Amino acid sequence: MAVYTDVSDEELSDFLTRYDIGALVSCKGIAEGVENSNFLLGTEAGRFILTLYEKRVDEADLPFFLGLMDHLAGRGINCPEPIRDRDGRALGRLAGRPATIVSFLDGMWVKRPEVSHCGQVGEALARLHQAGEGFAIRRRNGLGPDGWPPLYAGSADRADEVLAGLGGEIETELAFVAAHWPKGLPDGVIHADLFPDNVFFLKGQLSGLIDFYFACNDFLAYDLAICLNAWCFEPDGAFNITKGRAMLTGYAAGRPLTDAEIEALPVLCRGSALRFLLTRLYDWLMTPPGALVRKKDPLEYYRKLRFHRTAATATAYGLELAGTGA
Ligand SMILES: Nc1ncnc2c1ncn2[C@@H]1O[C@H](COP(=O)(O)OP(=O)(O)OP(=O)(O)O)[C@@H](O)[C@H]1O
Ligand SMILES: N[C@@H](CCO)C(=O)O
Repeated sequence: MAVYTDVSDEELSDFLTRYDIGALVSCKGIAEGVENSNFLLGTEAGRFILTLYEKRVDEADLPFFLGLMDHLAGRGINCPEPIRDRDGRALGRLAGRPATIVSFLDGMWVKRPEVSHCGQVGEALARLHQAGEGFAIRRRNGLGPDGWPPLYAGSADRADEVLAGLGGEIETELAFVAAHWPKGLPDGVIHADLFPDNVFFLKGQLSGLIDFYFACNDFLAYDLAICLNAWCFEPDGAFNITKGRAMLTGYAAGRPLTDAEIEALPVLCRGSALRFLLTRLYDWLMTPPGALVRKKDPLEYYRKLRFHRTAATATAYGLELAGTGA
């Protein structure tokens, strides 16, 4: 459960006096999420989300994340909007942690995404990429290819505890992506974690995007690869090409993919599967027993990685390549 920091009613009521959102009516810790402490606030003005940033979020990155949500909301993306206090500040301090209040979004995330959800996520991702243009602050992707070897170093000597031979497989994969990672693809602001639990739907229609705390500047098609991984595999581990096609078609309708992006899709998918394998592996091995965090299965991403190794071209993901008749 993701409430790491307790906040007393007194502290919270006092904090709220700095904002124009009325007095506190209710406050409930939100169990979902793993990175930060989140609370659903009820005030005289309605519902809001209070986030206390825990230590995995670098405070220096907060102006990027909060500024980005402002920028995207101003360009029609339905994402949380930081609420400013009377002095115009979106970032405050509560219970010893950096804290923000953002607008509440209606909707629910889907546990079993269907083809139509995948298509809508593709469309929304293209809109997000376009809306991100012109955002002035930059943030490098610390969880990009340069970050993977040091991340792996933190769990290398224990990887085989999770699966015999896993360490060797990861090393082979790190060498592969280092040698084949594309250069010069269109880049911009990416969400970098647009998993089903970060996308809300209302009556089957995509209604909002949340959790911008991995957002950064990177290849736009890498974000699409992250979504193919997160949305288009079945619980039995099989890639669902119909979902992949829906997502890619939805995306390309908003922002056509370049030939170089299409060619790079298999390696981008491989790299993004490796990224989530590595962060999950680290958390799996390093989270102390009894911690409140629910650990995610690293091997789910190892299995996805193995699928991507068999993908020779983007047709494996459902993209119809011009001139191939595929
Ligand atoms: N603006 C919002 N409107 C409505 N609900 C929200 C909003 N922001 C967060 N939530 C709720 O809080 C939960 C956790 O939020 P979030 O995903 O941002 O947390 P996190 O700790 O960064 O988690 P993780 O990185 O693991 O996804 C969400 O699943 C959702 O239920
Ligand atoms: N989406 C990530 C968790 C971090 O938000 C995962 O599934 O590994």
